Amino acid sequence: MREAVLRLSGVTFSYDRHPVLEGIDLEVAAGEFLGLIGPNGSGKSTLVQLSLGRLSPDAGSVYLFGEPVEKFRKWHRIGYVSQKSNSFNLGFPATVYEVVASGLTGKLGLFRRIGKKERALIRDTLERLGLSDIAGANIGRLSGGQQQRTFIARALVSRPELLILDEPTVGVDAESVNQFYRLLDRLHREEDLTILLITHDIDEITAAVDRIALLNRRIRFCGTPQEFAARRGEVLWVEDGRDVSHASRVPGEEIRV
Ligand SMILES: Nc1ncnc2c1ncn2[C@@H]1O[C@H](COP(=O)(O)OP(=O)(O)OP(=O)(O)O)[C@@H](O)[C@H]1O
Repeated sequence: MREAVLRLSGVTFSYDRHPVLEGIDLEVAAGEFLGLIGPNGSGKSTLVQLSLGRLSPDAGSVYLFGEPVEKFRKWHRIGYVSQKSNSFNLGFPATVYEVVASGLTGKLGLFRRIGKKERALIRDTLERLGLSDIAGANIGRLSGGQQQRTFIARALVSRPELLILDEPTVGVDAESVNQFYRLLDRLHREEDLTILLITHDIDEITAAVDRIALLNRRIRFCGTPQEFAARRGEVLWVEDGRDVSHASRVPGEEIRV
């Protein structure tokens, strides 16, 4: 396997006394597309915040590109689209171009001006995501799909090696969701981008990802979509506070996460 871009080792985390994650071991290898799924409240966003060093684990360690996350500084190597990107920015009077350009702030430092090289990067990113024609449009006036592509462009403009997407298709229409998965597939295959995609919709991701990890406080399953399909008759998470990971269900019954 190639070098781990992200590695969580024995990670445990509680909010006050409320345990959210326990003994998490998870690796995302360079060039891999990993789908992280789990029901509401299963700790997915918390795992992302720990991976980005925004929360510290109670036990265990997080490594980014082989470095402990608390020492990691090369944030331009990571693109992150949060669950809240859409609602956060909509009231803000900014154009598509400005939103995408703001993705370079981390790389440049807040007060350095955008030069020729950066303008070329922005233009290229707009082009690749099919946003050139609407570069001057106010994001508040765009469709859900166009807004989503804008936020992804912002995350990609610094040419990250790892893209982390937290529930990116919430509030996006079905056609745009399809386009979105085609785009991710292209970035993954053609540009060797490593992707960690968080969602609670299994069916959406099985065709796109290399591996699926199912989280509910602990990692309940981690394997290929084929291995996952073979275990779809099982309940792999806690229901109503009871650990029912090993209980079996009628084969073929939908796993609802
Ligand atoms: N800042 C916080 N303070 C206290 N509890 C929190 C905080 N953030 C999340 N929680 C709780 O931690 C648990 C895990 O939340 P988290 O947001 O990580 O789950 P999730 O899998 O991302 O859920 P969803 O799919 O609904 O976004 C939930 O019970 C949630 O209520």
